[in-house]
Amino acid sequence: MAIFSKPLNLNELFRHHSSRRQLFILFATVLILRSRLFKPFSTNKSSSSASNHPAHSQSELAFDAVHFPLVNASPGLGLPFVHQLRSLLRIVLPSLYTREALLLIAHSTFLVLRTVLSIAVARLDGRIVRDLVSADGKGFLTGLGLWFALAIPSIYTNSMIRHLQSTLSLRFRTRLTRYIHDLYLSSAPHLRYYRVPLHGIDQYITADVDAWAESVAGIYGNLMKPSLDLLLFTSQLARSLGFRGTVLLFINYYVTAKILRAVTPAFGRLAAVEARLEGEYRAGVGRIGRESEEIAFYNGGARERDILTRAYLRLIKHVNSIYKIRIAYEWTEDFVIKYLWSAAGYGLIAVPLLITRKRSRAVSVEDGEGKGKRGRKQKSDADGIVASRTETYISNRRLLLSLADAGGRLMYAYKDLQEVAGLTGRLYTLLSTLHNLSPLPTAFPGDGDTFALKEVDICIPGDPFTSTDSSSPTPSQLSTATSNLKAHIDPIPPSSSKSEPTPTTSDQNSETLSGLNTTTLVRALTLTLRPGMHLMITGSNGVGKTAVARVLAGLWAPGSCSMLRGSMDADGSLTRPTDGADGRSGVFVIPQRPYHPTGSLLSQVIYPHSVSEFTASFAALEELESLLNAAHLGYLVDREGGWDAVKEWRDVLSGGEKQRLAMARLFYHRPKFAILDECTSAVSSDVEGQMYEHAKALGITLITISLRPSLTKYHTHILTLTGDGTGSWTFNRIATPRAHEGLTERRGESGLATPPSESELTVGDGERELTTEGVGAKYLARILEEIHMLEERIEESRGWEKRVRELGEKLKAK
Ligand SMILES: Nc1ncnc2c1ncn2[C@@H]1O[C@H](COP(=O)(O)OP(=O)(O)OP(=O)(O)O)[C@@H](O)[C@H]1O
Repeated sequence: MAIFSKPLNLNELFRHHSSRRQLFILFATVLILRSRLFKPFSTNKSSSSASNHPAHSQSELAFDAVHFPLVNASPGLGLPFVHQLRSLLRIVLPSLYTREALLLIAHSTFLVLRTVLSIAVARLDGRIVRDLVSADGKGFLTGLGLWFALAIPSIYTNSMIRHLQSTLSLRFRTRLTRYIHDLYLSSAPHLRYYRVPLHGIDQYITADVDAWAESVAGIYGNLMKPSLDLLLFTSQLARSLGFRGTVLLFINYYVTAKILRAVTPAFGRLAAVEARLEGEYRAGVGRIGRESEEIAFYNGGARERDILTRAYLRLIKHVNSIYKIRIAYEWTEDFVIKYLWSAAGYGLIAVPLLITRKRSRAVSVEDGEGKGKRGRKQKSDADGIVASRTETYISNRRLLLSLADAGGRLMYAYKDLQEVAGLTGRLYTLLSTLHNLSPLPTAFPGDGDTFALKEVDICIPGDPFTSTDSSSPTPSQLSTATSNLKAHIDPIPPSSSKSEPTPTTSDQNSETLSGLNTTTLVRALTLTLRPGMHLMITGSNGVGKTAVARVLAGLWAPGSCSMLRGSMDADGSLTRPTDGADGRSGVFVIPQRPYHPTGSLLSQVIYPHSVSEFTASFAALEELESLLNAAHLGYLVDREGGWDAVKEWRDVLSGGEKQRLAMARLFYHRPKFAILDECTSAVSSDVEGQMYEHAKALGITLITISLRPSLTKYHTHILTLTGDGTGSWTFNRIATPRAHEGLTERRGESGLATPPSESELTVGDGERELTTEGVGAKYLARILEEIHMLEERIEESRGWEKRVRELGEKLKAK
């Protein structure tokens, strides 16, 4: 019965009290995890309403900018990486009182538990074999029972580690995505989504954020678990191996790390390049989806396939090369970790065993064989020694195998860490670029109802990020760009002289300052528009009409070129109308290309309002129907199956319908001023006219960009961009229909155009009077045409005079 005399119990198994404490922690953690605390995400109603509100205020974002200076976002491991990772971690792990922190603590607890359980399993393994060798049946059965008892927390721990890691990754992704959404789509004055100079931004925001969150959540476990394993397994092994063995073990670690470090490729850089190429390919596919009809009209499928295939092959070539590099690395890694470590392990276990065996043999030889009674006892002691050695061997072997596994995982973690560095570099570039875009100068509100430009230059903002590498701007480019962009808004001392030298050639119209190329399209534009002063902007193609609209709408900085030249008058400024207390927006722009958001027919008309905003505004659908009628689209609701119909509106509507829908959108918003950028070019003239009249009847002041002379009659003023390369312009009042009639009558009487009266030449609020140079180009053309016609008539009359003289002479002669 001696075999049952030493039952194996948990106290014996976990020699330290701390082990029991770990078990207690395990069960406590299980209870905590079953609570609502670690539910991945609440899917209740509040989450949908929360999505309407930014998670970060503008001031919070502005404050965060200090953590994202423009530094070299190198994809390698080093101090910059630590700084960049810390900046990103601040976003995903803002404080210790967050669910993410709790998840991390739980994750860490389970990681520790797994190591503790692994040690327990190794010890138990040794004991089971020992009991087997020493024929201890009870001990063996107890060992088996414990084996199954340990299996339960072990498998639970494993699955919890995976679950917590995925939950953590999802939470990191959500935090970072919401942060980027708030920053990228922040409202004016930054307009980051419009001005960010990064290519393939969709790749950054979607795939890169996802990959980063997954890698960072994984790297914690991948680094912490094997490190912990190494630490605990080594300490356990050190007991059996003694001092010499432990030193040898550390030498083994050192040599291995040296070898692997030498053969590890730059995985970080490779991952960053892969993400960029993936982005380029993705952008190509997206472009074809967006522009499919245009491509189909041109029958450009083959060409697009060529472009897309090239992008794909570039990506695949790179991925393939990574695979090849990996093969060589993995060979070395496998050999070192699996075989070298195991061999070293065997050696380390064998040394103490062999030494002890030699010693015990020597002792037995000395003792001799004829010592009678003690012989049996010695035999039983020898059995005990064998059993004990077996136990030590099995436990150590298991620990060593786990150690080799931990070492392997640590090496993989090093590779993962490099990939995290690559992704961190990309995301840091995105965030620092977004944070360091200088805000557009804010326009003066004035009296809230006036547009006033004073000595404003309209310039094409230079693209400081143009690079042969289409991935992302380099930090130096970003730094230059930022300082240049800052120069746009830095106050510049007022110039003593108001007069600006007028360049005579278009070359002089291009300026380069600190690498920032700008082209001035319009110089010193000065005009004032009050409600009811409907302005038409005209001029030949590419002259800068839309550029003026961009400045008026606040998309481009006004007067930037003047400021760069340092000759901006302190008063040189833009005053824009503000949103009214009645909810009317100050300015609403209808661009050349119709835009259709995803959603129902209703959301097409009310954009950018949401359906909930529409419902909250107490507006009725009948009102919307009348707006559609005014845009000659009354039939649309029935045709498309009601207001809730969701379609790909870009494809469903005709070109003219899209433009009329945009006008219905304008009628719905009823802004104080509307900038219409050739937005009715596909609409018939009669419907176009009726829509213009309706807009005016709604109290909307029109600023129309158009080349259609027929639209002139709906406006009171005309701004003509001459397009002679000097940036000159003319601004004058358009004769009223009555004046037109008078003009026609006077033309009929005299055959000459009547020059504009003094009052006709007075523009805006009368601040500036037009000189002869300021007379509209159209009027000049008319004068020239009439001069030409009269010269022809004079020439003709000379011929008639000559003929009369000839006839008179003939008459006299007879
Ligand atoms: N974002 C930009 N980057 C660089 N150049 C630009 C940019 N936007 C406009 N331009 C250039 O500025 C000039 C004026 O463009 P704009 O769109 O204002 O012309 P437009 O007068 O409206 O022409 P159109 O009648 O053809 O619409 C053009 O030469 C154009 O190439």
